[in-house]
Amino acid sequence: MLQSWTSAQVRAAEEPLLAAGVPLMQHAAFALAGVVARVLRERRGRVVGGQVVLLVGPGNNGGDALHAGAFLRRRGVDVVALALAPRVHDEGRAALLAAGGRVHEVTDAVDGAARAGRADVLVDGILGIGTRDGGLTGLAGALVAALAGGAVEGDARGDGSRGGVVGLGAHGADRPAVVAVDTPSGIGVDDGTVSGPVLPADVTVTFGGAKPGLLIPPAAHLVGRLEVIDLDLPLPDHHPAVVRLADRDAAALWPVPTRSAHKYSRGVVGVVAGARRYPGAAVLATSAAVLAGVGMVRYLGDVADLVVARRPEVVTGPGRVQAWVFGPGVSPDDAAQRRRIEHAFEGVLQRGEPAVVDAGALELLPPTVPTHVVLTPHAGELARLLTDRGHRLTRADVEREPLRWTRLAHEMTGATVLLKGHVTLVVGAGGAVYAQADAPPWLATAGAGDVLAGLMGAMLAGRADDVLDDPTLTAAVAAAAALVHGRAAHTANPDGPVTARGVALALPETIRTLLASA
Ligand SMILES: NC(=O)C1=CN([C@@H]2O[C@H](COP(=O)(O)OP(=O)(O)OC[C@H]3O[C@@H](n4cnc5c(N)ncnc54)[C@H](O)[C@@H]3O)[C@@H](O)[C@H]2O)[C@@H](O)CC1
Ligand SMILES: Nc1ncnc2c1ncn2[C@@H]1O[C@H](COP(=O)(O)OP(=O)(O)O)[C@@H](O)[C@H]1O
Ligand SMILES: [K+]
Repeated sequence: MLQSWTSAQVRAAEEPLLAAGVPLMQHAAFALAGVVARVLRERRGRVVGGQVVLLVGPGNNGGDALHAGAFLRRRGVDVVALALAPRVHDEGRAALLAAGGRVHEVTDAVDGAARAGRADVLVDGILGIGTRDGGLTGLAGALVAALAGGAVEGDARGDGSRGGVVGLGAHGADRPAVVAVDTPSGIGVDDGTVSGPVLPADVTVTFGGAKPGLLIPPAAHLVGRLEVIDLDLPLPDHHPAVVRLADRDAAALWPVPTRSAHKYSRGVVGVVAGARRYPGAAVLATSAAVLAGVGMVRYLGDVADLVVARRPEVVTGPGRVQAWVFGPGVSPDDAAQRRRIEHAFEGVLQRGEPAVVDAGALELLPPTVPTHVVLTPHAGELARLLTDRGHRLTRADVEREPLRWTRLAHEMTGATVLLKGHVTLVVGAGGAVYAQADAPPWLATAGAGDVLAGLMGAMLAGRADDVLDDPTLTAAVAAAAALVHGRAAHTANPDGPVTARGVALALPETIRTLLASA
């Protein structure tokens, strides 16, 4: 499990250590230097003689970079610090100079970018947890925009071609590797927003614990490989801001049958999905539920013949269930499916059956529901859901601030909300947040969401009693389902195209491997 903490939580945790004189910056800088040395060795075969340029901002983030530069200088690395503020960390600057490094005061962004572009490794120490709203501006903003070129995200316009500077957006061995100090500078450290130019990192070395912005898009896309340096900070372990589950966490959440299990004790999942116009969604959602290993799958809808032909294990018609899947391939104007879903929602509200609400069923959601109801919108569907509730939003608005809007949807509906995408966000009871990044982009294919819904329904049916006993469990189960879904895409075809059906067929093997690894 990867946990992350907000800037305020990290500051509060470091305070007593700093007061006791623990040299946190020295520890952080030493570890940072070690990572930079490793990157140098990967790129050029050796550390000695490597060219490192430090981008140095006004605070302690720049101090980390300067001290790391001093360590590297002593290992025979050529280190130049580009000071991007009128005043940079005094001690760090003195340490670098004493070790034989150089400090260059930058006054022109294009010239600064040209110097930076010649490095083997560029160390981004402009801003860390001291970042205020608004991202990088002024000289640092212009320099980063020039360097980042085509890879700039957010509102800023980078021009990587100016003054002969090669934008880092271009791939190639000549381009410096970028190591970000604590966070890529300019990201929203606590919410993952990107409102100005940011240098995309190859490696981010973060201190004490991860920060939410490193896990949440769009900033999460700019982090590269994440290395967490443990500083023994007394962080509140039970209250991380954002969590990313690992395989062993998902395995621990999986409903593994006991020796005395029977099909009803393992759970029955009811699936209301598909229509004559969209029969495939019913097949995919029921297949995923069957292949994820539930006690029984019960299908309700107009394409039962087709579902049973493809999945003879499925039972059709009404009956008791432990959890529901509503909505894949359902249009809200389909009167029969609408009636079935509205009727089933009564069970959800009266008997407390957990439910996955996807696609067309999102429009049939009662005003408020318990947290054991999981909504699974993509960004466009979340925009529509919130627009219907008085917040005019587009898909692009949601993509710019996914955490904010997922949180709002949870607060307004009471449901656990899972926002699908390259990073899948889940917000559940007590505001708990999960950010899973387990899927290859190949998974962005029609029907993949139907498979996720079926798979999650199976998990919820298997853990229905636990979910009702512990309201915080639903979000964890939803995050684990996203993890399994992403892993199944890798199992189906590592590094290549997948089909939704292929992902469903890969579930048994994926789950077996996951459980064996725990
Ligand atoms: N958290 C920890 O345990 C440790 C933190 N350390 C480092 O200290 C950093 C935090 O240092 P600071 O608190 O000095 O903060 P930063 O170095 O992140 O930045 C603060 C400075 O940047 C300015 N600034 C903030 N937002 C700006 C913006 N949008 N545009 C222009 N200027 C802006 C502020 O006025 C202030 O001068 C961490 O990110 C980390 O790198 C390490 O040295 C040691 C351990
Ligand atoms: N860029 C991406 N990288 C990885 N996974 C993605 C990406 N985009 C979408 N996905 C995943 O693919 C699935 C698509 O679901 P959805 O949009 O509901 O499609 P459909 O309705 O056709 O089934 C979701 O699980 C989502 O998280
Ligand atoms: K930084």
